[in-house]
Amino acid sequence: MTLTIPFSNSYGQLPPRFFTRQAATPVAAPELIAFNDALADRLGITRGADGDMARVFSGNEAPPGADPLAQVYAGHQFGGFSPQLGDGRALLLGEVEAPDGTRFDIQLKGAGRTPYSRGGDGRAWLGPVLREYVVSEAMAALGVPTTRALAAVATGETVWRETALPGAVLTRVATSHIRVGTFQFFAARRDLDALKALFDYTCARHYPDARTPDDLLIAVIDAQAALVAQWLSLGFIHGVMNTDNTTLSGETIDYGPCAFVDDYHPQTVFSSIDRHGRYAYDNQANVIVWNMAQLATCLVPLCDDQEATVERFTAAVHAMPDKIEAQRLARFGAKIGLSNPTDDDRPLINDLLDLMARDGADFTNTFRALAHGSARDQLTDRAAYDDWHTRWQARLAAEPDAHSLMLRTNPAFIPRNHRVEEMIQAAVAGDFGPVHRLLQVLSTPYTDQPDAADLTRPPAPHERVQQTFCGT
Ligand SMILES: Nc1ncnc2c1ncn2[C@@H]1O[C@H](COP(=O)(O)OP(=O)(O)OP(=O)(O)O)[C@@H](O)[C@H]1O
Ligand SMILES: [Mg+2]
Repeated sequence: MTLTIPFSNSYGQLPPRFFTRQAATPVAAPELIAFNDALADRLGITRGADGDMARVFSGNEAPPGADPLAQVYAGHQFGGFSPQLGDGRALLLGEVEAPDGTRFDIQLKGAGRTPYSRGGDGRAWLGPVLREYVVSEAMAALGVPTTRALAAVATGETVWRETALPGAVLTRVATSHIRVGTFQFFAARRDLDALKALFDYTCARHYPDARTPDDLLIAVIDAQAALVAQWLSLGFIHGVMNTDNTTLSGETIDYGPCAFVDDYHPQTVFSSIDRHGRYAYDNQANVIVWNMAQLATCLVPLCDDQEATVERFTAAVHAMPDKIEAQRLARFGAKIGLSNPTDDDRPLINDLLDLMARDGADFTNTFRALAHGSARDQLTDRAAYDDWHTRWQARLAAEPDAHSLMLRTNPAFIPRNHRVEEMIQAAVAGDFGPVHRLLQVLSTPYTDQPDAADLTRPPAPHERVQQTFCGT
């Protein structure tokens, strides 16, 4: 069987200033680490021999129909605007139309330098490639909109990140790689023709019912409000919510310094470069609103009456916090077994979170234990828990399906940071067993798996990952 990817490319038909055609830089000794058969099936891709796949997914061989290109974009990074970014180490190999009609980008991340590399080497090392592979696949299994991972290949080359590290390439799949920063690139240049082309392309690809910039803005705001509420409900911290890492599709993208909260504290920050906590757990709802304001700004020139447009867009952005809050209420309500939570249920949810924060309770295990009737064991302030439990039980009397709802919304398994770090260390030493085990267990995160009980254990003090950002 030979690897076949049924390419059907569209981004390359956009005006030339949207991208630079660019071949991948070959690597010394590509070796396949992982290939996602379930995702390949979904995309209509046929698996080939490992050696063929290693050559294609390292960039050493362009498969028939590929049209490799680096996409240009701009972006606010930690609040400061960079007018010129773009794929500095990624290449869009091409797109496929899946059997169900959905269009997907197939992208190589770490495939060598491009005109947008600035000072960078165009490469990725094994650690972040495996982190992105495992965490993005875990997010998909948890039900979160996200880019996916199709393959990981070791390059046989060394990458320098303060020290010598093994290189790798990730093959990423996304419904598109259009970012808020893609709109910002053209808006900053007052390139109205390009903005219009990008607007049309984005609507056609993601929101076929959208007719006007208002429609698109509201559709993206809704998708991002739902996404961020879902992150919050799982204790997920993205870590680098720059506007170039915020998609128009509403998929999670860029798993650089991301992590899941262990002991719950709303101000948790993981990235060592996030010195002021801009992207802390509980600031993510604020940041996404700010990012949507940047998108709104880009869309204004597409409308006629600019003053009236600014007023409408401002209203749309101002409506976003309530949308996030409504989604958050639905998500957290379900986590405590409420099928239709109302404003009256907010104190019940928030009091539990406050108690968990005071107690430093493990976020994932405490919620899972609610479903199993053992949450009391997760907390040290038992008296406070007992008070809460009494109120909760009274409310649950009206919820016959609470148990199954909680089992469906409170995962037993998340990719815990210390396990991800442990997996990376093993892989660097040549043992890929933990990668495959994590992928296997995390593919059904809502199912108790007694054989994998070790993966539910919170980190011991010496295992805690303080900084997950060590150069990607
Ligand atoms: N090693 C590198 N070489 C060249 N460019 C890089 C490198 N690392 C990051 N960049 C570029 O720096 C910018 C910001 O990096 P960031 O970490 O947000 O993205 P990334 O993780 O490379 O990619 P993505 O957002 O596509 O997941 C992007 O334009 C990215 O392409
Ligand atoms: Mg990025």
